[in-house]
Amino acid sequence: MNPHIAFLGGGNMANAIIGGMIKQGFNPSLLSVVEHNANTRDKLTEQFHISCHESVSTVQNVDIWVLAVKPQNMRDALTDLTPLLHTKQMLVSIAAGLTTATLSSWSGNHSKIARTMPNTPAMVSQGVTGIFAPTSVFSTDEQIALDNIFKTIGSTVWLDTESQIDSITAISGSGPAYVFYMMEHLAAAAVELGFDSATADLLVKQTFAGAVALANTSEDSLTTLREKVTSKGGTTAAALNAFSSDGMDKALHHGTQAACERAKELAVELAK
Ligand SMILES: NC(=O)C1=CN([C@@H]2O[C@H](COP(=O)(O)OP(=O)(O)OC[C@H]3O[C@@H](n4cnc5c(N)ncnc54)[C@H](OP(=O)(O)O)[C@@H]3O)[C@@H](O)[C@H]2O)C=CC1
Ligand SMILES: O=C(O)[C@@H]1CCC=N1
Repeated sequence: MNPHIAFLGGGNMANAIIGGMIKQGFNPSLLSVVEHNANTRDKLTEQFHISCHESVSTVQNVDIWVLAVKPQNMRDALTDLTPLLHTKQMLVSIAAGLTTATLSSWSGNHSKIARTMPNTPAMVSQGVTGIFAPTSVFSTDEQIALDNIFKTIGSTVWLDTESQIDSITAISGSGPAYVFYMMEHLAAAAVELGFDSATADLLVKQTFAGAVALANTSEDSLTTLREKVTSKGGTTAAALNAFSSDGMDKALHHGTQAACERAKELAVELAK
């Protein structure tokens, strides 16, 4: 039997997951959202025909609560939910930083808590979700149920340790923003080279889409694919040398480390 899944928080990421699940044929009558912003509730109802609630108290028979509020709002959100929780219900957090220990202490020592880290391409069924739901807490059937949910929105990667959630947050959770950042700058560079902005957007989007499609279908490594574009003494080599001397490679490493550190900082700051 399919589980009834309720989202606590109906913002950007919940919207992306719900959109992806429904696109893949998940029954909307088994999805609910608790969202305190009336406009957001109206939009979700109109867009997905799911049941939206102002308060947790009006949602019945939930099997899985997806905790989808900002880390900074989680404690308050769980204060409302905790009196209604029963031990068999799964709490599945998508929040950056917050540890299972903190989530448990904010939910009356609830133990069935999984951590996940999805990303916004979930909306187009191209997401990737890191999942930490250890066998010490979750049965095989429960792990399969979780995997099935996140598989509706893309690929899943199961993690052995909770700290790997911080690492995956820094790569694929935040990653779409890094890609859009690079795309924005490449489009701006195209405009500087004389293209109108519509053409610049087309060139950039199709270059990223084409490169990803090639990487996904080719036997070649990412390095070989890059080398195949880079003619000796040619234009690509000129660009890559400039990127390297401007420290773009180092910047990518520093950026992901900063994201991972921020996840760890959030965990400490918010647990106080
Ligand atoms: N955005 C992303 O790409 C990703 C986000 N995440 C995680 O997902 C979580 C949500 O992020 P995101 O969707 O971007 O955030 P949003 O702010 O877009 O969504 C959170 C929503 O929850 C509402 N809300 C806050 N408190 C409550 C409450 N007590 N009860 C009901 N609703 C409440 C907020 O309303 P209001 O705005 O009025 O406060 C808002 O609409 C975060 O923990 C984040 O770390 C994980 C992976 C990727
Ligand atoms: O920026 C954030 O904190 C969240 C987590 C990953 C993506 N967005």
